[in-house]
Amino acid sequence: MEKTNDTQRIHVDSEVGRLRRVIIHSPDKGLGKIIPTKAQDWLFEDIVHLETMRKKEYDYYVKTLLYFLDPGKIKGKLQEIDDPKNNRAFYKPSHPDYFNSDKVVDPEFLLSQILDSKEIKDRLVAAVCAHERVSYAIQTQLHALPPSDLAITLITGILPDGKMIFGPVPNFIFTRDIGITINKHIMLTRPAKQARTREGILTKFILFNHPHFAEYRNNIIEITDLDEFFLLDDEEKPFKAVTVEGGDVMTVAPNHLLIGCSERTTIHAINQVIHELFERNVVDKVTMVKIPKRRAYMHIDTTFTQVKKNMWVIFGPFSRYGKEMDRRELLEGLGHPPETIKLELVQFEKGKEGNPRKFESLEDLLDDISQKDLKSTEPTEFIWSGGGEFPYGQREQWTDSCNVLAVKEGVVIGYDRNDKTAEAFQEKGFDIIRAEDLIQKFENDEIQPEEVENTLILLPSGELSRARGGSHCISMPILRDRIL
Ligand SMILES: NC(=[NH2+])NCCC[C@H](N)C(=O)O
Repeated sequence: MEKTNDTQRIHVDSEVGRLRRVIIHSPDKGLGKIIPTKAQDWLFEDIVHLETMRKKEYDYYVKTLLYFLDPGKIKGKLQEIDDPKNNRAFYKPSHPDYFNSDKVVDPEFLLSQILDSKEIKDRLVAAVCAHERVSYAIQTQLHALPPSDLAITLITGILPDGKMIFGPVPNFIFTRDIGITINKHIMLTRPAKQARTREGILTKFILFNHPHFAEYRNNIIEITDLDEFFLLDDEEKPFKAVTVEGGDVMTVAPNHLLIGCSERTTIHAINQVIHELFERNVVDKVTMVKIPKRRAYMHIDTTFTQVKKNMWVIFGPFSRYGKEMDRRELLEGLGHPPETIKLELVQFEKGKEGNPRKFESLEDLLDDISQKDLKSTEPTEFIWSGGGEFPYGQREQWTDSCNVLAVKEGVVIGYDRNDKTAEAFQEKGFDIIRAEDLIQKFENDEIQPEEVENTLILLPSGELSRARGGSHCISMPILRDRIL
């Protein structure tokens, strides 16, 4: 496998190549301000306990990623980092003791850096204030804030004195959804939900202005509304909307992109993405995976993700296997509507757009990717959410069993509450280890990150899963080693 060199900043051509750089956002204090009546509007299932979410859950994610991507920042310092007297300074982008890695990167930190420029500050404050419809007096107050305070306020909606001036963007922790790296391009997404639109503004400013992305500016792809969309009446608008969120987009192979058509990503967006990617020669194959528009599924990455070139974790009812289970139950014969969900899987190839290829089942598509695109030498295998057993498949899909992040081929991070799915990993020969234990082993030199293989790393998830996104959703990979 070709390694990427240190000067390379952006390149992702698979879901499983060794992860080198990633954008993540630690739960900010905005999450601690959600009140029950707003939880659903802000796309959370419940209010969360911020301190638990950070200290007992998310911080383990950060430490795991640092150990794999930038060990110099963490090794030998574990005790000090987590000493209560340091009050989590290591994890706070605005603190002088912040880990400040260019491999594990927080948009809050990038934001504070670009806000050093007066011109960018003027423009971004104006954009956010217009979007949030705040008064001129507040706009002036924001201008007077130093960059790191301003970055926090633009994300959380909270001024340094504690006053809330607009709502938080609690879903900013799901950095997967803000943009997608496709080879050496980044596609900015276009959130479907009002609660996530400010994330889009902040991300756009970061990507177009931060030096980290300077060489790639011409490679940033923006998806826009249809021409004269604003002239449509309100009834027509929903049918012509252009929205796409990153959880629906997967760079599965150097030549091939998957895109979900879902609650969040529309047909018109997919049409635009295909044209744009083919015109710019970014990939030569795009496959649409159309799933039911339901909160439970939201994006395709809530129903399947990749573990190895030849291995995927998937939600049974979306598969042919699910259909076989239905048949065994004789439900169809008894007149019960099949529980299996029929997906539409349509593949477009550059130059042959008029003649798309259809796949019968999700397994067929994923097998084709594993064998043909990724040239796996082993047969394709599937790990079923909840072991494919009713009702665990459904229960664990809801808490992100199908949503794992590969730090390298065969080493994935998942949530600890999905017991039956973990058993299914074990049956496929995986080691299961709690993130906390693995980090301690790294710290004690009992094992090195490079030696970890075929492992499911379990992240504590009681609070995180209330936000309905897993370790795949809380990551935006920008650099992976090449897969072929
Ligand atoms: N890539 C993902 N599946 N992201 C999950 C996002 C969850 C978030 N609460 C939302 O509803 O928007």
